[in-house]
Amino acid sequence: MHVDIGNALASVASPGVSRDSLERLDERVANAHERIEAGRADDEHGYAALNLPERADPDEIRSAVDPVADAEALITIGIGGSALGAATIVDALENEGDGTETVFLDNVDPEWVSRRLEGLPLAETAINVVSRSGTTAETLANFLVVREAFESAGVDWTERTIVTTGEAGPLRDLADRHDLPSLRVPDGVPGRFSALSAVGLVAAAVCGHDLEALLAGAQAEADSLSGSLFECPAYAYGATAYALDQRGVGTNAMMPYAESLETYAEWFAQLWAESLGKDELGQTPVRALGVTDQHSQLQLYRAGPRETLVTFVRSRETEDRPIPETDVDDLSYLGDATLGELLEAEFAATEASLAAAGRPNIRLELERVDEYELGGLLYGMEAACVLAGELYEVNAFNQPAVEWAKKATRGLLGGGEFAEAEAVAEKTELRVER
Ligand SMILES: O=P(O)(O)OC[C@H]1O[C@](O)(CO)[C@@H](O)[C@@H]1O
Repeated sequence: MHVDIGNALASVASPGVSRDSLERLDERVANAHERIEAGRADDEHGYAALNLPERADPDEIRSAVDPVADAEALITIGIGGSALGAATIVDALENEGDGTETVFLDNVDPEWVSRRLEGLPLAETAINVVSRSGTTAETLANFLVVREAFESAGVDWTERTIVTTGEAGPLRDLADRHDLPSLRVPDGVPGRFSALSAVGLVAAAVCGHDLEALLAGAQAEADSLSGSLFECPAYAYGATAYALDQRGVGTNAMMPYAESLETYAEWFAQLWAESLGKDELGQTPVRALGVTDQHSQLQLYRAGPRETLVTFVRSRETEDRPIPETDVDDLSYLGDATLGELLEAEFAATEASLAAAGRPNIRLELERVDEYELGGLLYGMEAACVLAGELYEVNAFNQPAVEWAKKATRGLLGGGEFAEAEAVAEKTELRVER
């Protein structure tokens, strides 16, 4: 992963970060790096995530996957970090895989779930259930729905299901009861940091991806971690995003210029929001996509409040496709170009447009979108997030604020006593009916 923070410097952007302030911040980065390395050495909760490239066991994962390695379709059932890492990898590498049809059930929208299950060749479909706690309502509800669909179709779901979960809990019991292939969500690794573990790699394995290359790219990024933001791409990104937030740039629009990285932006949004949104601090991630959002969100980022960092992700190499000649007036310039050249020109123009308007932006560059580069991007953003958590002085590895709604949900469904559920039900009404 290459990082260019030039368009976030005060000489270009307002608000921007001066070189002097980054040099002063670098002392805190050095201290944070020491803290991070100590946490990794002790496999401390959260910091342990940065050891995954060395801890993950591709052979163990492939062995668990073996009974369904030839599946024509794969249903992954999980939510948050238990789905987004796998979806990011599978979607990014779609063109490199073995053609397995993939379905990710990470919502309980009944119409959507029913539609996603329709037409799947269940006898040739694998089920990948992922939940660290094993108690997440959405995941268990969707698993029960999928299991019933298999049973109704006369397909033995126990022969097609892999479970990835914690040491104990309902999913662990289910795996033990039915002797299902199962893998562990690694201890000390919060879900949003677990893409480079079985949580994200089982789906990659079923789709025929090179797990070793993913982990090698991540390890290369791990090897780049150092005590200075000027020597470490991940820390340069994390420190600059933090420094911009300290100057009022409270929004971070993650805008990859590759359709294959659209899900990656969703994964980044959970990582950044759930890790840093603590103690009334944090930077709001926005999922964006180039070139598409040049025709929507760009208006706000160039002419709205000076509060958004746009993070571009581009791939230096990509397959290309010529644009046919045209006699349509004013479009003749396209006829000599390719789609790749058009995308590259649009990226360059958008990056320059924001810089010309003094709007901070950072460029992350991959050589290409393949396993190695993707592993480096995922790891790099995780390391950037851990560093930002140190600079914000927040606990980047818990998520207490998501618990209230879970308890209220259970209360509203009669699954537990939670007084606030009534408060939710008794909110002041002001309905404006058509
Ligand atoms: O893996 P689990 O325990 O099902 O949790 C799924 C997701 O829910 C959260 O715990 C938030 O509720 C995320 O941090 C996590 O990625």
